Amino acid sequence: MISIRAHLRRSKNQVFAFLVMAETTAPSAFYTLLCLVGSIILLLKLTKAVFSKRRGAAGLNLPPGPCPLPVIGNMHSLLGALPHHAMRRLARRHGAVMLLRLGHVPTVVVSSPEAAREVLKTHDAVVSDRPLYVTANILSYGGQNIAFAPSGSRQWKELRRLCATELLSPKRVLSFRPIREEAAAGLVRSVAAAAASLSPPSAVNLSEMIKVLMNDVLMRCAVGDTCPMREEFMAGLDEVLRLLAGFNLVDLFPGSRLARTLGAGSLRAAREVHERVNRIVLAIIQVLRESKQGSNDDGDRRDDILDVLLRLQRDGGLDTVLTTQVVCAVLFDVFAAGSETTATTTIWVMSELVRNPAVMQRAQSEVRQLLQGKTGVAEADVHGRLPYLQMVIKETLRLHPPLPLILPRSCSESVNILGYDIPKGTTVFVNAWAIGRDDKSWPDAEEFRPERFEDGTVDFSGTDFRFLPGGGGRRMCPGLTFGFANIEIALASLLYHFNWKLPNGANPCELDMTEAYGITARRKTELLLQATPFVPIDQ
Ligand code: HEM
Repeated sequence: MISIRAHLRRSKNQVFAFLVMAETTAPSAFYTLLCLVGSIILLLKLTKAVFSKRRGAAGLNLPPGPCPLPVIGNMHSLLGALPHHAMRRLARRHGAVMLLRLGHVPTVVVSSPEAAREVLKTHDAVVSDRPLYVTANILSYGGQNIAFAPSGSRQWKELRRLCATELLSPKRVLSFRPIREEAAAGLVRSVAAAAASLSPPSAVNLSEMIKVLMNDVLMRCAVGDTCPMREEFMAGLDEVLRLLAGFNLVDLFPGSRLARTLGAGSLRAAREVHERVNRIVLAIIQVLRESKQGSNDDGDRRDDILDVLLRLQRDGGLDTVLTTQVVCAVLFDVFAAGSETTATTTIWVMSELVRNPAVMQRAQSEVRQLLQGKTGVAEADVHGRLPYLQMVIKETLRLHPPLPLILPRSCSESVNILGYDIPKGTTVFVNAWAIGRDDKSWPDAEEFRPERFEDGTVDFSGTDFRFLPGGGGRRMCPGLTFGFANIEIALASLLYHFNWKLPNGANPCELDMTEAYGITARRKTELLLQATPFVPIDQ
């Protein structure tokens, strides 16, 4: 009896703690909710629920998983850890296809290459929608952008075709080369200036500089050099990513009016940030239209992504109507999906290199031998000619995929995965982070060893289900080539021009590698490193 009471007490505490995590934007509503949920839980016969067995309705063979609590389901099982960490811990106990209930949302988590293959290949057609939670609905223009549009819709198919043939095609990515080169040179100058201004030599905030670089590249490739309200826009995007991380009350209890009332704060925040970001995107479009009206001579100006979208809007030729709202939604996709993922990856690469001096040395020798005698880094000199650096990037993506749970999928029909019935409407997460760290696929999985990619058989194409940084199937990331190009030149420049170490003679092993909570797994702390110039900079 004592242990049941203790269990109840623990469960209640977990419920409260979960709610703290779930609702941070409406404090007064949140306290009301605490009392309400506490009472509900006490009224419900918890003991029965806690110890009840999972049963499949209508004789379904549902995947195994931890017992859900009333109201919150398994949210308490995710407490105290990042979701992808907690899900790996649970999957080790319950299996590679595991059922959770997050609030009211039935959720399946897959955590092995075999199960991922089922989701991303065998049943790709059925598991390729995104769950359009209330928050995501607001932030994705009502599911009109690429990342959230239903996979059966003509619009999504046309937008994906457009990505492949126009917006993110290899030719377009190549045309952005001068932007990347200029931005990478700017990064090198910023590091050099910051390092020179610090006396005695101290640390530069490399995280911040890399974020600025990737924002700059994405911004210029997407809309050209003129972006009104750039700072405000970037702050808005950060807020969007925070809100999209999920676990808002309204998303966890989609049918509940109570949750809607209590979660009104976060919904308001989502609407407000969406309007703010959208206003800026509209202003950018306006500036571009006016600049085009002002001159009828584009000269040899390179087309940015917005140019292409506006041309298609004007001339047609798509099997869907490209309204201004859809143009805004696509631009939003490019910024939101492109900047954070590439910055996060680059920062993790530098973190791993500093922690692994032998790898750093090999990567630097490769770049320095290739560019010997040059005063700057030109993409034409390095592209495809730095095989070890490519392995380093892959190894980093294996250990630190920026989207550790890729992006959630949703079943448009019931489906059977490795013998388990997954009902229609279930949300599906692929734990790419856990799969990349699985000892069964990767010997010494937690070790940073780029050489494991030496034989060149594992790539990003989404066909090797042990390695899924860009997801897979029809919803796979359309921007990987673009992202990789941005990452490669930034790293080549940093490694060519500087030697790197932790400040104050700290031991490389001491570098904190903790991840922050969010839709992307970025570093929790800023990466502060001491940079010593090695190759003088081309001014
Ligand atoms: C290191 C760089 C990047 C990584 C690791 C990455 C990863 C991902 C992942 C895991 C997904 C979900 C795929 C799935 O559901 O199977 C995704 C989707 C997406 N990514 Fe990326 N991404 C990167 C860079 C970019 C860039 C640079 C862009 C564009 C500028 C971009 C645009 C998109 C879009 C539009 C989607 C949604 C696709 C859809 O739902 O149809 N990504 N990305």
